[in-house]
Amino acid sequence: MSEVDLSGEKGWQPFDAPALVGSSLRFVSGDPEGDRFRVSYYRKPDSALVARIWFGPETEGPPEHAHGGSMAAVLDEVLGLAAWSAGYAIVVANLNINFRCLLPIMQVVQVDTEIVSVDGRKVLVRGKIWDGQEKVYTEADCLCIEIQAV
Ligand SMILES: CCCCCCCCCCCCCC(=O)SCCNC(=O)CCNC(=O)[C@H](O)C(C)(C)COP(=O)(O)OP(=O)(O)OC[C@H]1O[C@@H](n2cnc3c(N)ncnc32)[C@H](O)[C@@H]1OP(=O)(O)O
Repeated sequence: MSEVDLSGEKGWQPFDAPALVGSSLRFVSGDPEGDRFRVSYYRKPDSALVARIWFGPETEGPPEHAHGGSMAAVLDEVLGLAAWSAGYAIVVANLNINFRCLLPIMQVVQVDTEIVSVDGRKVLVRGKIWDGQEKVYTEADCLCIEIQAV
């Protein structure tokens, strides 16, 4: 497979997810040379977690486009990780996704995240998969619940 450029923008700091949550987090981001997903995580200057993600050939659903479940898996990991990176030890309780446009595979896209609210143990994270310019493929609200960290 040709080289995939997952580099971030100026001012983004690389973010080491396994250093925070451990090496169990492999389903989406665990195979950096693989044909499914390739992922790099960063923090923006405002500390929001952001990901650059390549959807490889093994994420295909509709011909030449990403399977909805592949986008759901990405959002589950990235939005859950956004809560962890903000200091909340959580699991995802509810993930509400709107698929807006078919996402072509074999290209790098961006996942932006935002902590919208914190209410007791409930942390609401919002995110989107988009091209980083204007085209939004998928949007999601992710309700995370704080647990005892294991
Ligand atoms: C284990 C972690 C290891 C670390 C791994 C690092 C990974 C990092 C990356 C992460 C990426 C990977 C991420 C993953 O893939 S995590 C894996 C996918 N997620 C799961 O498998 C979670 C399974 N569910 C549970 O374990 C329990 O149901 C939890 C813990 C979530 C809540 O059960 P618990 O008995 O503890 O709490 P509670 O029931 O009293 O609820 C508490 C409050 O929350 C509200 N509520 C609950 N559910 C919902 C709902 N669906 N919609 C709306 N509201 C909901 C509820 O009304 C209440 O509100 P209030 O009445 O107080 O107002």
